[in-house]
Amino acid sequence: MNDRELSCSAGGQFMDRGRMNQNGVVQPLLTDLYQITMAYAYWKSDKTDDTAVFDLFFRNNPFHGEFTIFAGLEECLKFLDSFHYSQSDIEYLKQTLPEGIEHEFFEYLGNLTARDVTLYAIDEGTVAFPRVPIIKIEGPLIIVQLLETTLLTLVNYASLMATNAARYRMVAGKHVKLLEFGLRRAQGPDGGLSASKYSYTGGFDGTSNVLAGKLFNIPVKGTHAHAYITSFSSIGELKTRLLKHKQTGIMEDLLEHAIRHRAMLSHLLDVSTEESSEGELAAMVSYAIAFPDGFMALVDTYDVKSRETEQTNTEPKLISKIKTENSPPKLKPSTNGHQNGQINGQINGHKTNGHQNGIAQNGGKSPKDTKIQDTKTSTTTTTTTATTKATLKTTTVSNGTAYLPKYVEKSFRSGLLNFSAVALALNDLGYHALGIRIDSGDLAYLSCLARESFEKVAERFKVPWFNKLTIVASNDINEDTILSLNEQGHKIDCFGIGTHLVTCQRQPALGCVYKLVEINGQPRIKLSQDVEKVTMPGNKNAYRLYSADGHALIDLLQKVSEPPPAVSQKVLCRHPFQESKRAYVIPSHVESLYKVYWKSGKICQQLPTLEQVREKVQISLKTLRNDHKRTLNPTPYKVAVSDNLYNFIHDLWLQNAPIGELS
Ligand SMILES: Nc1ncnc2c1ncn2[C@@H]1O[C@H](COP(=O)(O)OP(=O)(O)OP(=O)(O)O)[C@@H](O)[C@H]1O
Ligand SMILES: O=P(O)(O)OC[C@H]1O[C@H](OP(=O)(O)OP(=O)(O)O)[C@H](O)[C@@H]1O
Ligand SMILES: O=C(O)c1cccnc1
Ligand SMILES: [Mg+2]
Repeated sequence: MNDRELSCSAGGQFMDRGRMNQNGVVQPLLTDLYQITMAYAYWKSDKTDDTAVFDLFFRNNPFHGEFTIFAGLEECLKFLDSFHYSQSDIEYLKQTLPEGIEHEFFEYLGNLTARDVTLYAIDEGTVAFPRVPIIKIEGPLIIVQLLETTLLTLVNYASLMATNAARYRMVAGKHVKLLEFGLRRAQGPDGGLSASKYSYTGGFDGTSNVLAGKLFNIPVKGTHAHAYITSFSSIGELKTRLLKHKQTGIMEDLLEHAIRHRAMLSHLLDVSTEESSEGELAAMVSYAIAFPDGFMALVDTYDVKSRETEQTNTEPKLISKIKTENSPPKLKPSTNGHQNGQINGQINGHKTNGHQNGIAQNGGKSPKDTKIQDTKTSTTTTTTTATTKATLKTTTVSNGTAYLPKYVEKSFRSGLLNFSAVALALNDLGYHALGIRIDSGDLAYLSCLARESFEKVAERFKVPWFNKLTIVASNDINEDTILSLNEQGHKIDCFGIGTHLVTCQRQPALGCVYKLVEINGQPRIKLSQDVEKVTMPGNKNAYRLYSADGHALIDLLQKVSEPPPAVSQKVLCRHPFQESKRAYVIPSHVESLYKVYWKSGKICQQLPTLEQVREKVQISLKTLRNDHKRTLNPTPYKVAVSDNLYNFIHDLWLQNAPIGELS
């Protein structure tokens, strides 16, 4: 696919660098109150000169996976760069903090900056693992404490989102386009913007979020909504039918071309012109006139249905269902999953080609949907649990091809007929359509049906480019849906994904924490009954050891005082808490994971562009063995400590663990 792949796309040439510098909501007061009350108590107890080291890390990988993509670093650095309480912040704190706070504390706060802080981090876009700090931050205790919540909020969702997106990319494969469509469903405006940005980092190709496009220079893409189709009910509503021929410049009647082609296509696509909607045709013609070089149409608006599924022997009685933007809330999907008992939201005022519009499907009855063996036709009807939201009924014939009840096929053919007619009309005038979007029904089956139809049209009308039309699918898609579609076989070129992606429905938070590990050169350990929650004390360095085939073998934490592991030299790697779990590793390559990103009030590394971080994600993922990346029961990646650090942790643990008394 090229730049024309979706109807509307724009570059980021309008990016406002000034405003890009810092998301306005990210400021020192974007924190928990307790950070500021602690700061006062530290200040009161004369801890202003104490120096601390904090580790920012997560304990578990999200989405039942065994890897996480680290994202959000650039925003953390921008936050440090601008860290300063304004006069109005100080005024607000004076009113808000408990009475009796000494005036000098506010003066102290008013002069604070992050100049004396040093921040080490692994590169943004790198795969990261539990317990290995992704950020290590040293500096005056009060300041590094004050940074906690904001740094966590900048890293947690960003990394979760980038990881989620990277997982979608992995299951979709590298040739399928992935578009983020989630703004409307995101956790508020800032959640929506972050989702667009970090889903791009994780491997999506673009977003429908226009502001994200402008701010982050992300490709903006989109099709159109059902409202556009349903806003037309007859061809009489077309204000103009004329379009300039691309080469000759002569105005021609696009509708006339479309109607002529529709009559010819009707037989080829096995759908009568009476079965397709005139309003839909009018809408498509008008859209094509608006975007002759970017015609991409939604083809599932009108569901033309038989009264029952094709298992009934009665002649199909056609009932069309109009999908509207403001339909009443769906009834909870029945196990059958297909519109049973749904009453359409727009019953009145829409007449198309003699269809009866908006009548309840199946009279509200739910066909039996457990496994049915039809001995006569040797078909098996199964219920596929497609997503958390819904189940979908498909029928499998003996040759293994899935097909849907006739009504769905008919409905879809109506959209396909109108689309193909308009696309051929455009072709007459020198333009190439882009493709279709399917937003309901069995996406595997319907995409195959669409591709097959396009191939027929390509051959019959000698338009080879019809074979290459883009098929976009949307509708509550998640990682499992894509896996399932892959198993079934489909012809989808592009997924538009919203809700599941941006809300990270499968795991809504990453759980990064920020723990004090050293103060004034003294290690600190936080003990817990839960061994998972015991912190790794002291100032540490992290290394990634690689095998000869280039795969990452293990991450190793050491005390900063230890020499780094060396290539081809045996290093003892120990499980941090289980004494018997240890292994010698002879690395072929050693990567020191931390770089100093912020020191003496300055960002110390050339920051990569979003594009470069996006590339880094894919490069970093390639270093992981496939068994760590697979969706089902992935192998945990090993995180170890050096022998020295192991002994240090366990000595400190014993020193700090109270000795009980039995009586
Ligand atoms: N072939 C398939 N395999 C697995 N899941 C699928 C397949 N096709 C679609 N799905 C998923 O099944 C669900 C179908 O949703 P739903 O029951 O709401 O049907 P629908 O077609 O959207 O109905 P409606 O038109 O009434 O909204 C969606 O989550 C979709 O992503
Ligand atoms: O399904 P998602 O992954 O969240 O992707 C975004 C959805 O947003 C639009 O739906 P719309 O807001 O029109 O609602 P509807 O399709 O549920 O009716 C679009 O048609 C997609 O289906
Ligand atoms: O452009 C689209 O097709 C789109 C955008 C947002 C949500 N759903 C679809
Ligand atoms: Mg939808």
